[in-house]
Amino acid sequence: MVTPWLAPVVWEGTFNPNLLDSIYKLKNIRIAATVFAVGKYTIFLKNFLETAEQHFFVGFQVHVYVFTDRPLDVPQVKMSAGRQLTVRSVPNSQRWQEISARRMELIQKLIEDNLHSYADYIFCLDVDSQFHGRWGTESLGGLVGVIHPGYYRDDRSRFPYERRPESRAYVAPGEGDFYYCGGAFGGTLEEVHLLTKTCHTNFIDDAKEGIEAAWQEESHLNRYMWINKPSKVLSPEYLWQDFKPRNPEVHLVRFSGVIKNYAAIRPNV
Ligand SMILES: CC(=O)N[C@H]1[C@@H](OP(=O)(O)OP(=O)(O)OC[C@H]2O[C@@H](n3ccc(=O)[nH]c3=O)[C@H](O)[C@@H]2O)O[C@H](CO)[C@H](O)[C@@H]1O
Ligand SMILES: [Mn+2]
Repeated sequence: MVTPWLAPVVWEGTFNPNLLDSIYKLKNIRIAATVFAVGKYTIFLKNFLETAEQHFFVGFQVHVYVFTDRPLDVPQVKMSAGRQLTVRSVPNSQRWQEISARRMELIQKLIEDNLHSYADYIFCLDVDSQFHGRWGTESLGGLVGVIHPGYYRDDRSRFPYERRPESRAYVAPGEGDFYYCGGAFGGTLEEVHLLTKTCHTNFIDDAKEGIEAAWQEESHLNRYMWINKPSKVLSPEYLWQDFKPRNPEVHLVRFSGVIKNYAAIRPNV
């Protein structure tokens, strides 16, 4: 399955994992993953990190970057050889929208701080989630988006894009390819640097004019990926939601958002 611009759409059964792994083993690739756990969201880290050990790029060099305001709450999770974790301190915030959106700026800075010495590819993931199945070399590409599980069966007119033309995240009626997740995206350092920098700048410029896009950085990411088509698109297998029963076309849930009580864990409602 491919998009109209000939990017693969990755579903179970469309690739040979062993063949792909053998190709990328020769290249000695290094993968970075970012995950933010600010305020009470540190409770999600243990399960996220433990399941990543079981399913995320097993057998490859992986460097997980945890961004948190509570470094003492980062659990000790045993990591296999070739895998490591770095904790980066970030300030807290009283608004979840700001915590979520600020990720773009902090990922941009991480890449600028010489990440090239440590990684070739990067994936940026929500912490309130867990791995259930393989997420590996089949997901690699220049710019990689994940189709949101809540909208993949819908017509684009139903996608929750930002619809106010004043916003830099605006997507006009009739435009847009997929509705992509804010909770998982990635690609090469160069592509993700450009994405995060653009989304961050547009978010700030919107804020100066008193406008916040409907789904914060997710809206900006969707605008970005409409203009700059991803070179690989991951199916909703790569970010399902635990509260949703598995649809028949989804043979394998690889990664999913856990069920959470928003009121209990977010700083604001
Ligand atoms: C599955 C998916 O695509 N989820 C997106 C969605 O809602 P979600 O409901 O999944 O958002 P969320 O509450 O998980 O927040 C996004 C992420 O921000 C971090 N965080 C948030 C609040 C907080 O107090 N502390 C903290 O660390 C944490 O890494 C979390 O995973 O919409 C958000 C934008 O509004 C983001 O685009 C999310 O990625
Ligand atoms: Mn989430």
